[in-house]
Amino acid sequence: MTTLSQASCEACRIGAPTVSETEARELLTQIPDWSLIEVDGIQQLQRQYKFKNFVAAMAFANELADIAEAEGHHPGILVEWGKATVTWWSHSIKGLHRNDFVMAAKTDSLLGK
Ligand SMILES: C[C@H](O)[C@H](O)[C@H]1CNC2=NC(N)=NC(=O)C2=N1
Repeated sequence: MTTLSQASCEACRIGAPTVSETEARELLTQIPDWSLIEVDGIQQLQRQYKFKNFVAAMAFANELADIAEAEGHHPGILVEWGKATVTWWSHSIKGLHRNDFVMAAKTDSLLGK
């Protein structure tokens, strides 16, 4: 089985289906540190990472920006002193696509966890 973190994002156009509840639960088992949240009726994946200071959190955010650009899929990132909160969802379909799970796994891989 290809691990999520090694997969690439596939084209996700307006009208593509969001992942089913069953599929979301199955994919979540591969990224157990992420939470499924709902914001304004939109399902999202969220995880908070801890760092030693603001600069380290910013460096992580910049590395994440690079992989987001490479994949053409972009997260919400909130950088604060000693932490970064990352949120993934697919704007084009107002919900979760498999791409979001792939990107969450890649985000974990940045830190080797
Ligand atoms: C034109 C461009 O590829 C799209 O707007 C991309 C950019 N990055 C994106 N990122 C996310 N998270 N969702 C999207 O729907 C999305 N769309």
